[in-house]
Parts: sequence; C-alpha cells; structure tokens
Amino acid sequence: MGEAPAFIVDDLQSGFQKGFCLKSKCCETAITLGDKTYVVGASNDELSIGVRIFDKAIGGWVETAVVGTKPKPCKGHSAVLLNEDRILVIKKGSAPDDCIWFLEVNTPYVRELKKKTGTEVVAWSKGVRGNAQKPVVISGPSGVGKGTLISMLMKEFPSMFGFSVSHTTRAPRAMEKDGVHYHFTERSVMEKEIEDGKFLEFASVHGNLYGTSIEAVEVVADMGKRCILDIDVQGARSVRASSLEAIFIFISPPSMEELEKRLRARGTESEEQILKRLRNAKAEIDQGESSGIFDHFLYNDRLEECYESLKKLLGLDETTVATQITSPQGINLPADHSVSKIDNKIIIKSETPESDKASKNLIVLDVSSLKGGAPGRTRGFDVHAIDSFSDGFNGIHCLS
Ligand SMILES: Nc1ncnc2c1ncn2[C@@H]1O[C@H](COP(=O)(O)OP(=O)(O)OP(=O)(O)O)[C@@H](O)[C@H]1O
Ligand SMILES: Nc1nc2c(ncn2[C@@H]2O[C@H](COP(=O)(O)O)[C@@H](O)[C@H]2O)c(=O)[nH]1
Repeated sequence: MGEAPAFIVDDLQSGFQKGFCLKSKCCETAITLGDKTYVVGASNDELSIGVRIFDKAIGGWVETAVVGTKPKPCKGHSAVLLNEDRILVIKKGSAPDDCIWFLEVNTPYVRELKKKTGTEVVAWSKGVRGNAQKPVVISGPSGVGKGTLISMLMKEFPSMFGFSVSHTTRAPRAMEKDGVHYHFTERSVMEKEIEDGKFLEFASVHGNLYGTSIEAVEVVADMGKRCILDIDVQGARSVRASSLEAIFIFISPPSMEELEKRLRARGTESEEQILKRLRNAKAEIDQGESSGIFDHFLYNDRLEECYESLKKLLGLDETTVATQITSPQGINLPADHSVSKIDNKIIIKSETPESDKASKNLIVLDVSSLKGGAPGRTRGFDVHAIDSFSDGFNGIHCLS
C-alpha cells in the first residue's frame, strides 16, 4: 500500500466530516465512519479505483483486502455514505451502465469476511438497474440430470437465464469448451484466486476443486438475466451462508441403480470415477435431504415431468414469462455533476455548462430499497430525471 501524501494524513488525523473532497491530484474522496476514514480514488495499478483506510485509533493506514470486481478509473467521482454500511460512488464521464458503484464497508458480507480473514475488508458491488429474479442454485448427485435440466431451461428461455460458469481443476471432457462449460484452471492458480477472495464458494468434489467466482455471478447479472448455479451440496451450503439470496433446489434420482445407469450411459467418466461419484452420491443425497439448505426437492424420474415441475416452481407459466424478462438499463448522467444527499435521495446536479439550458439537469437516485449487493450486483434503486430545481441542498462534495 502506497504512502499517502503528507497533507492527507494531517487532514485525516484532524478528522473529516462525512463525505469530503480531497483536492489532491489523484481525485480522492474521503468518508469517515467511526475511527475509520475510507479514501477512495487513487490506485496503485491504475486499472481500477483504489481504496485505502486510515484508522484514527492507531494513527495510520490499515492493510485492506478489496474484494469484488473493481470499477475502472474515471475522470472524477463523488462519494456518499449510505446506511452507515456502504459508500455510494458515482463516477463522472462514465458509460451509463458503469456510473453507479457501491463500496461495502460494514455489510453482513463484509463483516463475515473480516471475521474469516482477520483483516480489514471492503467489497465493491456495481449498481445495476432493473430487478432481476433471485439466482437459482441447483444441486444433486452426479448423473442425476442437473446439467440436462439446466440446458433445457436455457434453451427454452435464452433471454431469461444465464449460467454461472464455474472454475474447476478437472480435465475437460471431449465436448466441453473452456469458458462455456467451465473455466478449466490449474490448481495452483485457483488456490491463489480463492486466497485473493475471488470466489463466492468453492469445494473439493470427487477429487477436484470446483468453485463459483464472484465474477461468474456478476457477468450474468450484468446481462439482466437470472443466474443459475450448478453446484454440489457443500457449495450450496456456502452460498446459503453468503449474502447472495437464492432459491435452492435439490434433484434426487429415482434409485441408485438408475443413477449408475445414467452415469455409465453418459460415458464421460472412467470406471474409477464412476465408482467414486456413486459412493459420494449416497452422502450427497443424505446431506441434501436432511441439511435444511434446500427450499425445493425435485425427483428426476421422467425427464419431461421433472422439467415441467422445475418450470412451475420457478414461476414459468405462460402468464408470468412475459413480465419476467428485464433488460439491463443504464443511467445517462451529465458528464460533470455535483452530488447531494437528502434522506434516501441522492441529488445529482448537472454542472456541464452547455446543459444549463437543458430542461433535465437534475437526476434523483432513490436508494431506499436497495437489494442484493456484494458478492454480486446491487439493484433496487429508482432513478428520476427532474425538469426544474430550486437550490438549497447542502453539497456533500464534488470532484473535478
Ligand atoms: N430423467 C432422465 N431419464 C433418463 N436419463 C436422464 C434423465 N435425466 C438426465 N438423464 C441422462 O443422464 C445423464 C446424466 O445427466 P447430466 O449430465 O445432466 O447429470 P448431472 O447431474 O449434470 O451430472 P454431473 O453432476 O456429473 O455434471 C445424461 O446422459 C442425461 O442425458
Ligand atoms: N461447489 C461447487 N460444485 C460444483 C461447481 N461446479 C460444478 N460443481 C459440482 O461438481 C460436480 C461434478 O461436476 P462435473 O461437471 O465434473 O460432472 C457436480 O455435482 C456439480 O454440481 C462449483 O462451482 N462449485
């Protein structure tokens, strides 16, 4: 972590108001919460907006793990503290789908990570407009038909569902494509990425490492689609414990004999692997059925019947299908703006000279009903453009 310019340290030690503008050359903002001041702006790698934490109690900078996909640098930004647990960062001059970000500093997800790692943690989560449905976690023993059911769903509803592409250390099968079925990865690389906090969950399954990266879930959310995760019971337990609110479905086979028949008929595993997967299946079914993780159980005897039941529990009857498709929308912010906060409303006021005459130079962001968050995207904010504006807001800060 780089040294901060001396004047910033002095300012931080003397104490900031909440939401402050550091007029340094690197466009940093500082937000104070308790003893900690979160300095958002300059980064070491220049590939993303950086975050540093100054702790007044110890009088110094604290080593901080920054997790989640980070926002790319921009020509300036504003920052506002929300609910004492996250900082809203509004980027200037950025694309409509890239201007709203949340830096979580004290949400349950961040508190859990702090407890696990024993270090200071903050987590980025991009703001996405629209209200996607909860992700769907599908588990069940190897060979039960999870992949088959998911493929049917994706084929029938391509604009509605997106598959979370997992990482695995197992070798690809003949028809599997890297980046489509899995991200096939070296164990050492995956272990390092797990250590770096890039995974929502991971588990050792049938002798290989499998895991869902935070990015895999975010990519689907960015497309405005409902995310489907095909993961084992250990992974489902981790997701259940995380802040990713999902629907959990367990698929059971009609019998162990039928499961073995399906695994053998698939012809993708060695005899040794088939026996290992069948041994693990028993434990997986026991855990799946007794753990309390799962909201729904499906029995995959006749494929078509099971598929119809899956669609029904996902609310995919003819009347609901049309209303569930949400396309991602962006927010057209003025390139230069100032930001104020009144209760749960964020007022973004244009400061671009040519827009002085424009009727809609004010945008109000209502953040009273935020949903989701790290790991993944933050949704649920309303955006209104306003025609006229009478001044009188207290400016929190601005950068240029
Ligand atoms: N209801 C069913 N009746 C008969 N065969 C089925 C049924 N469902 C799936 N299958 C077949 O069983 C095999 C295993 O299915 P699939 O690959 O979808 O299982 P899976 O649960 O995704 O397994 P894994 O966890 O190993 O990836 C496939 O050949 C598939 O065509
Ligand atoms: N915990 C996780 N389990 C995963 C993930 N991706 C897949 N899986 C599970 O592994 C087994 C075997 O899969 P296969 O493709 O080798 O047959 C199966 O039960 C999957 O559900 C993951 O990211 N995390």
